[in-house]
Amino acid sequence: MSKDVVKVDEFEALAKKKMPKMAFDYYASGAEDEYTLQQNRDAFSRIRLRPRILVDVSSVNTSTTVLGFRIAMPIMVAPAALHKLAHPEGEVATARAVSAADTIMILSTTSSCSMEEVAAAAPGVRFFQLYVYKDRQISQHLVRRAEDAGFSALVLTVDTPRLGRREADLKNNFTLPPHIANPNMEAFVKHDKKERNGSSMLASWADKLFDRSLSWKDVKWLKSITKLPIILKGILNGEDAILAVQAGAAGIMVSNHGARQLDYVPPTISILEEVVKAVGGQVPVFVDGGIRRGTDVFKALALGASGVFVGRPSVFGLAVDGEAGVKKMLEMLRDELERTMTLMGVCSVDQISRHHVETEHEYNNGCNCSHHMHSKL
Ligand SMILES: Cc1cc2nc3c(=O)[nH]c(=O)nc-3n(C[C@H](O)[C@H](O)[C@H](O)COP(=O)(O)O)c2cc1C
Ligand SMILES: CCCCC(=O)C(=O)O
Repeated sequence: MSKDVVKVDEFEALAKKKMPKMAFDYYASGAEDEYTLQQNRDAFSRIRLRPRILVDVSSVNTSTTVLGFRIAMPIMVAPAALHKLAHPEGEVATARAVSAADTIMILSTTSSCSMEEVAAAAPGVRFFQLYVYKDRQISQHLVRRAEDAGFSALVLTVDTPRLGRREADLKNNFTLPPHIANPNMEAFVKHDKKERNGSSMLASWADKLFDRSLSWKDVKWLKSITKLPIILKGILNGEDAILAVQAGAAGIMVSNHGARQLDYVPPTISILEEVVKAVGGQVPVFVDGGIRRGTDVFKALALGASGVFVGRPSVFGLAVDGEAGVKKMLEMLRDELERTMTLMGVCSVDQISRHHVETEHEYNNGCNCSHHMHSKL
């Protein structure tokens, strides 16, 4: 149970005790050497906070607006495949918890509950994450269903022409347990064990279905078949961020897919500012990867993010205590953000600024940039 949990990170160890090894490893692991997985966390610990004092913080408000939707906090739930590996109620339980926390959930294409079930689970704003298949009719149909089910935006994942090499899944010979469905994938692949070539079941399904030819022109194609705003998820530098804006993206998610795709890419928080500067306020920039603390959320906002997403904490919370676990995880992050804001001397999310953080470069070398007054003495 999650009653005694005091910080988000604790859910992982508890989930490990509860979950079958194959499922836990699939959730927890990253690509290859897991360098980026470690860095996603470490990079946050290298950023320091610069609190301001004697500000009246008797009233602190964590609410914000994302794509025009008012939500209770700038903390949202990233798309993750197969929530039923964590809990029998799967994405339906997650959706209820996210709804209760008054924030936004992105449902994965590779969910274990159907999007209609999730839409019916609870009120609330939800986005649909899209993997584009070679067979565009399938993708077009998924988009139509998402629209009909009331999803408010599409999140196009652009870092996955094929799955990264997750060696834990190879060792475990990852296979979907027979009682868990993956409705948007398994209907379109043949169950032929011989074709797996030693890869995990999901990697082999991705090989069969995902369209590796996906390119900028396809963002235009997607825009031509839907009126929903499109967020591009998986951008890792300023150049691609500029192209994304030019292609008509309504938002950008700086993401390395929780370090599950290409190892040795930078931790997301270290490149957020580059992307924010390139975009120049034309569209909101979001970030995910390694966010486990209210201070992490604060740092991301100070570096220009309009909001953050959490991946593993949601599925680990779900594994530990179902809907209540996800709710507790989100409450803890919100409470930590509120306390951080209070101790930092800011009363609302829009008051969080670049002045409130310093990067390793800044505190090691002194900083003569305009947003900090200190120099090295
Ligand atoms: C188990 C798992 C499954 C995931 N499935 C998807 C997916 O289906 N689509 C997608 O775009 N991202 C997927 N992601 C990546 C997340 O959306 C997100 O980018 C990442 O988990 C953020 O890092 P964090 O786990 O450190 O918070 C998945 C991540 C995990 C851990
Ligand atoms: C083919 C399923 C992909 C799910 C995913 O994106 C992940 O495991 O990171």
